[in-house]
Amino acid sequence: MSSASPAPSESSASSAASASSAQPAARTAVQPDGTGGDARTQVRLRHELTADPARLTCALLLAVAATGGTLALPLLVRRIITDFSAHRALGTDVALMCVVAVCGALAQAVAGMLLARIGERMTYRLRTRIMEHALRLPLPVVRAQGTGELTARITSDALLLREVVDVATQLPLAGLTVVATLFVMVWIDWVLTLVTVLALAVLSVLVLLILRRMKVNVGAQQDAVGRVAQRFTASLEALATVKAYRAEPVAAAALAGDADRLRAIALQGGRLSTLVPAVLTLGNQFAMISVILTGGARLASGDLEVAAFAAFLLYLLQTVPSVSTLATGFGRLQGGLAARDRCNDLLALPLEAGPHDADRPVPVPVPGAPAVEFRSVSCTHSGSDHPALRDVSFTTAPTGLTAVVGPSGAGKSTALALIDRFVQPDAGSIRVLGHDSRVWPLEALRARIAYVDQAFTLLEATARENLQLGRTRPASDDELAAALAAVGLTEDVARLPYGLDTVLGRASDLSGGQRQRMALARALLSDAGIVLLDEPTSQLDGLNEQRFRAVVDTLALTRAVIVVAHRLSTVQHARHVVMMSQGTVVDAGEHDTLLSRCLPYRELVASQALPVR
Ligand SMILES: Nc1ncnc2c1ncn2[C@@H]1O[C@H](COP(=O)(O)OP(=O)(O)OP(=O)(O)O)[C@@H](O)[C@H]1O
Repeated sequence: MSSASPAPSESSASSAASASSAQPAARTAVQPDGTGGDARTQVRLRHELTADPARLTCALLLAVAATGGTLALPLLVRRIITDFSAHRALGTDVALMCVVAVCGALAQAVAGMLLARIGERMTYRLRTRIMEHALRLPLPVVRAQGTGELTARITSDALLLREVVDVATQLPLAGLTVVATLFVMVWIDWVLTLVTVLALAVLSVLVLLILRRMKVNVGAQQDAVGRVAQRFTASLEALATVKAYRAEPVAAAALAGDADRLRAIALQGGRLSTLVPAVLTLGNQFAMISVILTGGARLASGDLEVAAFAAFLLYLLQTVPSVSTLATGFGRLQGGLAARDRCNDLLALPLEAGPHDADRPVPVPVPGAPAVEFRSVSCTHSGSDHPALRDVSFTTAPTGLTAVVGPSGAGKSTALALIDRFVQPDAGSIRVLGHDSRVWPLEALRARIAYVDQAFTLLEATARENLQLGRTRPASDDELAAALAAVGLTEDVARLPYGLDTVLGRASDLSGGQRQRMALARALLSDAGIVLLDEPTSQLDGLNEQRFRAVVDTLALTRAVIVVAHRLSTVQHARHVVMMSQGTVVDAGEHDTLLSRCLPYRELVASQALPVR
């Protein structure tokens, strides 16, 4: 068989393809061929927070103004006490105090609204980036991650990350408040300030020790949330089977096990987080007792005035919420950082197509070249210890019907998945329209191929949108009607509540056979020159199977149609039959030729009670 390397005449992209084909074969089978994990795709909190600098600056300035107002209040109290003792008028002092209090509250409210907007925009950007990245991951990677796990990144992880916005602005302000308060306290009485600082230092060390453990715990909690979401999603997807086998208790017990593990981890986290306010209260009480004892002694010795002591106590009371904000804020920040790490783990997974894949030149199909050609292809699915395909070679004509047949597990679906580059070969090459499939930019390759999978998947979208998936230009109503008529779906679609504009899935779902025919109509409407059909007749009745044959024959007049079929009656008229078994091609040729020379094919035909001669 010829080499896996593309011909020298092919574009520079081919050298990249050759390079990738030269990689060690072991686990490259279903590894992505794109690059990923680009530092630019990672969530960088500072970058995210400063994405709207004008709004952030406004919010910070307003928050600083609100903090300034709070800081000024005890000084005004001191002035009122002094004026009160001196029997001076208090009108101006009280008015000033009211103005400072109202302006401070207003500034705080507006700053909060601006921060909410910044936070929600950041979460929106993050969610859309994660969802788009997940959609562009290689299929085997998505399967390995699990849909529930991936969903948890845009739900609970995104919410934890959202908190970082509030915290990231609260922390510097709380720090500023504490430092500024300490400066004023030093100005009032440095001895009392020293006592306060010593108490706060002991408190900080204890809180930091707790926070370090909290970050680890939040990471573990998010992983556990992901596992519960994953198992729950999988159970709901298999709900009919679960119900049919009365497996609700088994499924519920497994879910309860996961939920219990989550509970245990969350309980540890809960204990750690309740320790923080307890330590804070204790520390503040020690600071207060020390200050009152020292202040009392200094009052008695005449080193401190009553008004100054009252102001000092007010400042001390004011530092309590700021210190508390610092401690709980650092706790929430740990949660946000753990969520960021989980999001970055996902964003680091390499995409199917590299960043410059779309910039590569699109090859021009070679006139007369086979639509698809397998050259000594081997492929092992990730997680499997045996190859699904071994040294497979076959060719399909530019137009006409090719049937891929063989017993279950022979590797037929894997062969189709390789053509669409859902998985990568360990060795060998697949050529599409005369070029190594890796030379094609992924989008351009898939635009040439219509694929009907075994599940006849429909998106949760209208029937019209489902039919037009992958089309470069919208289909006219006449084209849609013709495609529906060809697969015998005209009346079924007319019966839907809103006809073609009915959203499929959920309430308005279709039967298995109807879905199958919708998927076939979609292939019919596509602009693709190669049509891959995986088990397209498994749920069709006799009449619809006949219709299917007619549709496929029409398609095969102008396109290359490759059909994986168990029911040989639907493909025995194929111009070309590829007989596979245990990951290899046993024989290939016309139906009659194979009948005469290929025993496994004869046995397959005989097993379906079809005439062998
Ligand atoms: N996602 C996967 N992960 C691991 N192994 C897989 C995966 N998909 C298929 N395989 C294995 O690869 C081999 C070929 O499977 P494939 O689905 O290609 O066979 P098939 O001929 O299409 O079978 P069937 O007619 O039953 O659909 C089988 O041994 C199967 O267990």
